[in-house]
Order: sequence, then structure tokens, then C-alpha cells
Amino acid sequence: MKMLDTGDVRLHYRVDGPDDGPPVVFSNSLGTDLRLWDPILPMLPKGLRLIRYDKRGHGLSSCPPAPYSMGALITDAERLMDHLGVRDCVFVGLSIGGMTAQGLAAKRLDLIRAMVLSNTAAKIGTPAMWNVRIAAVQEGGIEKLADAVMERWFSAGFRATPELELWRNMLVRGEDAGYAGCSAAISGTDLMAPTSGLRLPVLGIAGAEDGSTPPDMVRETVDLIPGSKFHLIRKAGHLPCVEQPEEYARVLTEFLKGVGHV
Ligand SMILES: O=C(O)CCC(=O)CC(=O)O
Repeated sequence: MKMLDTGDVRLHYRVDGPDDGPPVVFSNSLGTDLRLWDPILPMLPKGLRLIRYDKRGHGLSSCPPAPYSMGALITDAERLMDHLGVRDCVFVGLSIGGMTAQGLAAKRLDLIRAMVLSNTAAKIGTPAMWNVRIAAVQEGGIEKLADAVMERWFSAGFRATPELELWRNMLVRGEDAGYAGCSAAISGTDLMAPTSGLRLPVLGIAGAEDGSTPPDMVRETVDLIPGSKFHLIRKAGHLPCVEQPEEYARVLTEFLKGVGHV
């Protein structure tokens, strides 16, 4: 078990692969922990340094009182990468993790060679929508939202499988304050201007049945960055790395090859 104490949060992280391998950093979505990437990591080429972490209020990381800002989430990722001596990584961010990627690239381009913006956007939802969600969590806990979240996370086909229970458990066993805190961070974030100024290789990934960040929303954001690639995964919702891990790992591997990381 590895932990970084930044002073205002303790971040749980995990590194797989050789210390001198090309680094790939993974940042996961709202209500998930670093196990989100378990389905795809064994399918990636050997020799990469695979770094993942639980953002504040999630997984085994500490849970400071809500609300959080996007700036704090970006600084957490920055501190972890500085702590691990990571430069020139490929940063793979899913949803709120993809917002962190965009903000970090705008702040510290020395850390990021290329990024994957998976099921994310420069702006997700509206403050009014997030306020309703935050109020629901404060009143009834994450459980109150869980069935609706499953409909956005997964396609109907996947929701009919027994594996659904595992991911639902991950969501509802999370900290209410962590969920509400990160929801507030998303609510206050509009990265359209900084993301438009980014110049680096980008791969956008969307799920055809994503009820949170539909394909058009992902595409609109990746199109802000000239030369970006885009890949649509069919039969997948908001978490295609879970539903279609082979395809996800294949397009990620092709992208890693394209930017000279493999
Ligand atoms: O997944 C995220 O990080 C934010 C988008 C979202 O709210 C997903 C969901 O619908 O639960």
C-alpha cells in the first residue's frame, strides 16, 4: 500500500510496472476508485509504468470535508506526479479524471506528453443539476442516487449481468462527503478556454450509451484541441474500460504507440 501525505490530503496510489518504464497516469471518475482500471491494465503492453490513485474523498484516500475545487484535484495529481518524479507521461482521465487531465495540462505541460480524454468534457452538466445531486447525497447518502447512476454508467446489457453488483457496491460504499465534494468541483468547472489553448496529442474516447457525457459532448471538447483523435465504443456507457476492456485497451495501446510511448 502506498500513500502520499500532501499536507491537506492523504492520497492512496498504486504503481505497477518498472520504475524506468514510460509513465501512464490514470485518473478515475466520480464514485469510483483506482480499481476502475483493473479490467484493462493486464491488456496493456509490458514495460509501462502504470500509476493510478484514489482522488480525495474516494477509495482509500482521506476524505477532507466537502466541497472541493477542481484546482485542489489538479494540485493533488500534480503533487503525486512530482513525488514520483513523473515527467512526460500519458495521462488517461475518465470523466472528472479527464477534467483533471485538462486542467493539469494547462497548468503543467511539462508533466504531460499526451492525454486520453475518456467520457469527459470541458464542462459537465450545470450548477443547478449538481446542486440537486449534492442535496440528494446530503439527505439520503449515495445509495439514494445509485440506481440512476448505474443507468448512466452502464448499457442495458451490462446492467443485466451479475457484475453490476460489484460496481454498484464500489459506488455506494464510498464516502458521501467525497462524492458531494467532487460533485461541487465539477459543478464549478468550465475548462473551455484553457482546453482550447492546449497543443498536445489527444485521444477522445466515448461510450455510445453514456448517459453522463454522451459522445457529442466528448467530441465537442476533444475538437477544441487541433489534431485530436476520437474513438466511439459501442455497447458501452460512461465506463467503457469496464464494459469493453479489450477495445479500450486496444485503442489506448494504439495511441501509446502513436505518441512513442511503446
Ligand atoms: O463520472 C464523473 O466523474 C462525473 C459524471 C457523472 O456524474 C457520472 C454519473 O452520472 O454518475
